[in-house]
Amino acid sequence: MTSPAKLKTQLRQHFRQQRRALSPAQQAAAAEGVLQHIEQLPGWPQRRHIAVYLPADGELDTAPIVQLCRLSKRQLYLPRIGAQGLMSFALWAEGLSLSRNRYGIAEPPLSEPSLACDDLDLVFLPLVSWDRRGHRLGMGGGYYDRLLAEAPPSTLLVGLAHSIQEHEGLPSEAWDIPLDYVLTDSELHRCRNRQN
Ligand SMILES: Nc1nc2c(c(=O)[nH]1)N(C=O)[C@@H](CNc1ccc(C(=O)N[C@@H](CCC(=O)O)C(=O)O)cc1)CN2
Ligand SMILES: Nc1ncnc2c1ncn2[C@@H]1O[C@H](COP(=O)(O)OP(=O)(O)OP(=O)(O)O)[C@@H](O)[C@H]1O
Repeated sequence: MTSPAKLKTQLRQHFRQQRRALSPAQQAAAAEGVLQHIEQLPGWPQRRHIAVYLPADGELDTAPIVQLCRLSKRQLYLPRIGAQGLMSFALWAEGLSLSRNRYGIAEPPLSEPSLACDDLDLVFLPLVSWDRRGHRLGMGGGYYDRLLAEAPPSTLLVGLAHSIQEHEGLPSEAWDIPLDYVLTDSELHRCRNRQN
């Protein structure tokens, strides 16, 4: 039998390739498309402290969401990799000069404060693949799983994805943190496995 870890590796390869194969026009349409459903998120107008990510490797582009959040004066945070595989969410003030982490992804410098998960109203998570139960396949570092293990139900966990990244029956391991919602270019899907 194939172990969950081995299956995850195979699925990662497949879906990363699918993601990268999207054309710039498809990427742009998907990034704009999510704005049609974002207001259906529960309590959206009141969610003021929001973690996003900067896209890499074909991930859904967050630029339109970032623009919308800046216009409505919300505070944005970005993942910042620390020592020993730990990650935190650091404040991303508009116009801030970013540094590059070991994966070449831009992140706030250490001078910027980080925020406890409890104080975040919403986290948009990048993902490689997702399913309707809220399982999420990430890049394999375990960064989000470790950081969000303690997230209270008030911190809404929303995976951002292209609809083509869906794969029903993703393998799940004990530490995988389920998503509350998946937001794609075609829908907002509620996963119903945590209480909000
Ligand atoms: N946009 C974005 N930012 C993010 C994440 C993410 O998934 N997406 N992360 C979510 O966790 C963290 C970074 N995690 C990552 C984990 C692995 C690789 C990666 O490219 N790995 C290479 C090989 C590793 C290496 O070069 O050492 C690979 O698999 O090809 C990238 C990011 C924090 N920031
Ligand atoms: N809460 C945790 N405590 C300790 N180790 C963990 C925890 N969560 C994940 N890990 C470790 O991280 C490794 C990668 O996990 P997994 O393949 O689920 O990552 P992922 O969800 O794809 O990555 P990411 O969350 O960074 O996007 C696993 O081998 C696991 O040992």
